[in-house]
Amino acid sequence: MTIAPTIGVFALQGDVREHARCLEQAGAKAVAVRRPEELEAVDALVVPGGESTTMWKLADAFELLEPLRARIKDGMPAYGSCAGMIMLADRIEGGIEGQQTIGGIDMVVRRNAFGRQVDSFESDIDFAGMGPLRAVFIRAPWVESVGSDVDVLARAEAGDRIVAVRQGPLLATSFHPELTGGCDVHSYFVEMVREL
Ligand SMILES: NC(=O)CC[C@H](N)C(=O)O
Repeated sequence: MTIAPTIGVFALQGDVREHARCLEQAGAKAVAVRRPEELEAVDALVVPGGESTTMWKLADAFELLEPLRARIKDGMPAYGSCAGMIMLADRIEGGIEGQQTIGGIDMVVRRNAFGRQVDSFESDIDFAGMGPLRAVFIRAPWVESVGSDVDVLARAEAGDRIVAVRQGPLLATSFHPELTGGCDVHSYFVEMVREL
């Protein structure tokens, strides 16, 4: 793909603007996705940080949950950060009663695993062998376990927990690269989208 890919940001809830800024900086055209027609028009999707229970309820109410599942099943590249990571997990722990995800990545993700809001922290992590990257964790999940098709791209210093994974066209991080200035993870994702 030589022209800039159009990458949607799930925009019913979460830190949409910060992801859009990083996507544009990484050479993509960023657009907000709130309706099924908008989802149809994008090459790839970012699911931002925010609150996964609210995202699930709104996606369901706006009739976006099934279209999201269908496009992911069809191979659309997607990147989820924090709550977005939870949304891309096939299985979650610590969810509220009946909480559903979009799914796609064969992993178990534990919500709020690093503790409560006051336990949010920043740390330098090695992402995909790209060297140290400043990562901020806000009521962040961690990945409990992954299936054999999932690559682990980063672990947190604290407890050596899995905090970034990739399965084919799907990428997820426990942390928020869009909030710490650098957009290296978005560049990695845009590169993935160009290659697929
Ligand atoms: N910063 C975040 O995205 C936090 C995620 C939130 N704890 C959730 O369960 O959805």
